[in-house]
Amino acid sequence: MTLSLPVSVSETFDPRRWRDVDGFQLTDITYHRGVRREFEGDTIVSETDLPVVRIAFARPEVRNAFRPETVDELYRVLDHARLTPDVGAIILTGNGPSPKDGGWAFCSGGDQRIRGKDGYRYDGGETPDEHARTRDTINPAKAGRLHILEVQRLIRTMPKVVIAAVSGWAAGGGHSLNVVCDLSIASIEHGRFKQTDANVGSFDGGYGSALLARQAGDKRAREIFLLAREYSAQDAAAWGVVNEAVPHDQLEEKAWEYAQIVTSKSPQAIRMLKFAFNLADDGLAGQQVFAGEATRLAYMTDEAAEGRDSFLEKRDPDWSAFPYYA
Ligand SMILES: CC(C)(COP(=O)(O)OP(=O)(O)OC[C@H]1O[C@@H](n2cnc3c(N)ncnc32)[C@H](O)[C@@H]1OP(=O)(O)O)[C@@H](O)C(=O)NCCC(=O)NCCSC(=O)c1cc(O)c2ccccc2c1O
Repeated sequence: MTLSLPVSVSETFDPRRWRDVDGFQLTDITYHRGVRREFEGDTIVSETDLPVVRIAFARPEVRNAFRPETVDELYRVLDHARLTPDVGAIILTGNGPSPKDGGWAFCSGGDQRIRGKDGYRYDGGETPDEHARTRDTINPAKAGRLHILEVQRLIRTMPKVVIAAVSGWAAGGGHSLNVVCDLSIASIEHGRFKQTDANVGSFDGGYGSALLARQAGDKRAREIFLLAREYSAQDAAAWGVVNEAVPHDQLEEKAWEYAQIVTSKSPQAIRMLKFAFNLADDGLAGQQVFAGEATRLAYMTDEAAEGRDSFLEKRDPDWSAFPYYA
C-alpha cells in the first residue's frame, strides 16, 4: 500500500502530522488521526498511529456555524474517538480561513438561517448550493434539534481530554463549546470571544453559563452573557476562559504539545482526574460517572474477582485475604 499525506483542510493544518480516519462520510466536520511518519526522501516508508485525533468544524464560510447535520457528524466522530482504545486526547478546532472574506472561526454557534420555533431544522432543500439554503427549504417533517447539548455532555463525560484550539470566533453555542472543553488554547490574532445568545433570543442555561462562572468568576460570567461584548484571546486567558493565548501559526503546534503531554500520563489517573473535577458540579450524574470508574478499578482487584468466582463456582465467598482497611 502506498502511503500518502492527507488533503490539507485548513491553513493551520499540518498534513505531515495527520492521516484521514476511514469509514466516515463527512461534509461539515473533518476528522484526522495523529501519526508519526518516517520518510526516505519524499517517500513515506512507515506510519505509526499516535493517541491523538483532530476534529474540526468545516463551514468557514459561515464562521463554522453548526446545523443539525454538523452536530450529527460531530457527535459521531467524538463518540468514535471515545470508543477508540488507543486515543487519549482530542483536539477540537475550526478550519479556516473563510474563502469569502478570510475570517477565522472556531465556531459561531447554531446556524441562525435554519433555526425554527422548536430548535434547529435539518435542511430538506434540493439545492446543491448549501449556502443558498434558507428557512424556506427546511423539511418541516424533521423535528427541531438542540442536540449540541448532547455533544456538550459527551465532551464532559468522555474519559479522554478534549482540547479546544480556538482558531477564530467563539460565539454563541461555539463559545459554550470552548467552555465545556477540558483545556483551551486561543489564537492571539484571530481568537475572538462573544456570548451572543441573548442577542438572538437564546440562552445556554446549562454548562455554557454555569461552567463559565466557575472559570471566570460569577460577575465576569454575567458580564459576558448579559452585555454580550466581544473580548480578546488575551482577555480570555487572563479571565480563565482559555489556558493560553498563542500566535496563530503556533496554535495547533501548542494543542499538539498539550495532547502529547496528556497522553504521556497514566490513562487511569487522567480519567479519574477529569471525572473528579466534574463531580461536584455535575451532581449525581457526575457521581455516577466517577463511581463507574471506581467500580472498574474495583473489578481489577482479587477481592472483586473472589466475589465473581464464588458465585460462578456456587460456593460461599472467602474474604479472609482482604482486610478492612483503616
Ligand atoms: C461570529 C460573528 C461575531 C462574526 O462576525 P464577523 O463580522 O466576523 O462575520 P459576519 O457576521 O460577517 O459573518 C460571516 C458570514 O457568516 C455568517 N454567519 C456567522 N455566524 C452565523 C450563524 N451563527 N448562523 C448563520 N450564519 C452565520 C454571516 O451571516 C455571514 O454570512 P454572509 O452570507 O453575510 O457572508 C457574527 O457572525 C455573529 O454574531 N454570528 C452569530 C452568532 C450567534 O448568535 N450564534 C447563535 C447563538 S445561539 C446558539 O448557538 C445556541 C445553539 C443551540 O443549539 C443551543 C441549544 C440549547 C441551548 C442554547 C443553544 C444556543 O444558545
